[in-house]
Amino acid sequence: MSMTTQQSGLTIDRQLFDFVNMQALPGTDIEQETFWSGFAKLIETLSPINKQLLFKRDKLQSQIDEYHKSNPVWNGDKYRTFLVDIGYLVPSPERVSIDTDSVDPEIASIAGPQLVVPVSNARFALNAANARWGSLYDALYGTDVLPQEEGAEKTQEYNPVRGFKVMAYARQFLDNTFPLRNGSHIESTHYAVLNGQLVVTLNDSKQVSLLDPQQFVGYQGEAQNPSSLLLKRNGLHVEIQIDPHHPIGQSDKAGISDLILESALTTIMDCEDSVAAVDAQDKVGVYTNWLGLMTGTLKEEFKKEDTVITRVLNKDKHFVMASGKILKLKGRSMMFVRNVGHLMTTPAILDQNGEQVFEGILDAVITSLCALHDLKGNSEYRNSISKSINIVKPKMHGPEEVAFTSRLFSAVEGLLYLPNNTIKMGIMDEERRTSVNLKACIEQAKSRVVFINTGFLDRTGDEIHTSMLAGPMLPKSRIKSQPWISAYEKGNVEVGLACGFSGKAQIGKGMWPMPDLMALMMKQKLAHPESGASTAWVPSPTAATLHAMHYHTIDVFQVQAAIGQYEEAALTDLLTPPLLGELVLTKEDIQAELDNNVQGILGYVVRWIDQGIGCSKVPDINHIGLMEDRATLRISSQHIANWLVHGICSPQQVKSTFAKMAKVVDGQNHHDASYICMADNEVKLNDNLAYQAALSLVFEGKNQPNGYTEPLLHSYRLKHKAFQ
Ligand SMILES: CC(=O)SCCNC(=O)CCNC(=O)[C@H](O)C(C)(C)COP(=O)(O)OP(=O)(O)OC[C@H]1O[C@@H](n2cnc3c(N)ncnc32)[C@H](O)[C@@H]1OP(=O)(O)O
Ligand SMILES: O=CC(=O)O
Ligand SMILES: [Mg+2]
Repeated sequence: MSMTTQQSGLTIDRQLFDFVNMQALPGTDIEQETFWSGFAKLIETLSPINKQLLFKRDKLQSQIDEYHKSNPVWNGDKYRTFLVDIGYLVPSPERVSIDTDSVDPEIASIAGPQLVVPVSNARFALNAANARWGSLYDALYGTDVLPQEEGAEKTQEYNPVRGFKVMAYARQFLDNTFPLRNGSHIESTHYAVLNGQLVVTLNDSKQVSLLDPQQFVGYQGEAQNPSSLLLKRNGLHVEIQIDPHHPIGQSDKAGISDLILESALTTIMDCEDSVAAVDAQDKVGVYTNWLGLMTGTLKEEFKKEDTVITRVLNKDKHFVMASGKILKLKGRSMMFVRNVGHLMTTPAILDQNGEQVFEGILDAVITSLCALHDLKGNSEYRNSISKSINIVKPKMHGPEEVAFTSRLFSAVEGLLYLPNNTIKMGIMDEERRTSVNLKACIEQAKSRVVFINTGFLDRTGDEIHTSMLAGPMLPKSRIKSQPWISAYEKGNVEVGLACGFSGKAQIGKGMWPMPDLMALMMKQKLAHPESGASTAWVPSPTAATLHAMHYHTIDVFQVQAAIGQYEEAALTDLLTPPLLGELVLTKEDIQAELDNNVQGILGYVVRWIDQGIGCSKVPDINHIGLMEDRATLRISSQHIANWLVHGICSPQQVKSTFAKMAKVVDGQNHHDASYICMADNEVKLNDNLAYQAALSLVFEGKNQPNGYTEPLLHSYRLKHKAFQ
């Protein structure tokens, strides 16, 4: 620990202490003395319970390991009975009906994309907050949604041929989303507002209105020649921007220069799996950005293509409505904050016994304290219009852990003088013990819960770890198509609906982890709203704008109304691990799987340990850039650990794959001046901390708590920082 201070029996890192006293507390009407003594009490009361919960996780895992050792042949019924006996599977409550109060409309009643961003990166975080509105033209021009056909390539200089394809796509979108009574937007030459209605002039000079005139909401500029028109479908807005003098508008018959789509309705400011925060210094960095978002003062200056850009939060938007009244729309995404889970402790504060405090407890207190500025109106902007603090809690195992989070939030409300249930809970359904007991979990947070979300990446990691000794797992790509995952995804929606989520709380789906494959995303992610999910995760603002189109196509609330009851039979599938079984893998299959996993592990870990970057785009062996974070690392490392346990590959084979792939990863990073090569020579390679961390994640993977990567990542990153 660096410089510390003693307060109320706690030993607090000076940077954190100063941040709280000088930046977070002022403006909240809470005295320093009261805060620190209340915080100390909270730690004293809750830490032993947190410890007990972790002890139970370990106990259950060792019982499951023992079961598999004594029952090498899979027997679903016996296994299920065993899980009931050890208290892993608990009775499902008959009826649960959530009654969460003061839920923000972006969560409760509008369906749309959810963006996730590492809050440690101010440039990205501001960009994400501003991603409530995104340019469809930019999203189409810059991605593979439009193929790079000859002549229509994406070029540095604006390519008008590609530009025309963008315009054509956008006109088609308008036709599909806001059809005209007669004719098509493709033929439009002028848009105007007459008597409070949108009137579109077509090529043949005919004037037509919208098939559903209610879709027109408002405009900016002159009614006869508006600069912007606001339309709405399924609760989501689209702005048609018109500027005949704009370089793009000039080449459009109606002067349309862009379509701005309401995109990231909500954003998760992530303190967890996409950030690398291992000590007080890092935690203060993360909290400073979150505080800046809540006070509206966060600002980032950076250089892009020789231009200095200053990024701040966007202001609200104003339109004249048909009635002549002014409509104000939020310029920013509604921000959640994701805290860390219950596992890790932090050196930022030592408790009364000199032990590190649980990081999840620290996060709950400090991120809520920062959000208090939003509730108190200390910002020019408003994040939660319902005066709630929306916290996403990841990696909880079962109902007791949800109950503990609720208790923690209650204690934080006491500390910050907030009304009960001000702090809302987003439950990540991403650990197996939560999926199989989901209804009971929701019951424990029935007055706080604002979302359930299938974090299928962590969930896959936990699937592998929990059944580590049941047998070797299928290759990673095949795990995705096994019955357990469809039972999990479907069950999550059905249980959420059975608990009354529709119109009250989000049912969310997981991340699109291939940030460059937007055409594929457009094909596949439609399935999320089609399945009844009111939101789904996207990795970037561009992806948010594109995915938003899916929610115009599908009315999620209508889909939800038609979804049936959760079927108990699905539990059998949910409990059946994705084992290799009779499938025989060739030597080549095995090596390809190892190459792919090791490349991903090394590519991610080297940036985590050496540069403190918690989320990276790393190419797989087919050169597709994949979003890697701690959850994807958990899958890859647990997968190899599992194959080692069952002799599918040998330790030597794994080691030589690592050595081979270190060179590949070095090559992939050659453009990065701050990158430290791992594989210049063998001695250097074995001394390299990032390389050692990557090896440990695999070779010690079997014994990591629930297969998590945090303990090893933190420990190696701290070693790296100590050398700097
Ligand atoms: C399992 C889970 O827990 S998933 C949740 C955790 N994962 C995440 O949060 C993913 C967040 N996404 C990211 O961090 C990034 O998109 C990555 C790492 C995947 C790719 O990053 P890069 O390679 O830098 O992206 P790329 O070069 O294509 O784009 C960078 C631009 O996009 C923006 N951008 C990219 N991702 C985001 C984002 N999530 N939010 C806001 N802006 C973003 C950047 O601000 C930058 O634009 P700028 O130059 O105007 O600032
Ligand atoms: O947090 C998300 C996940 O998939 O894990
Ligand atoms: Mg996760």
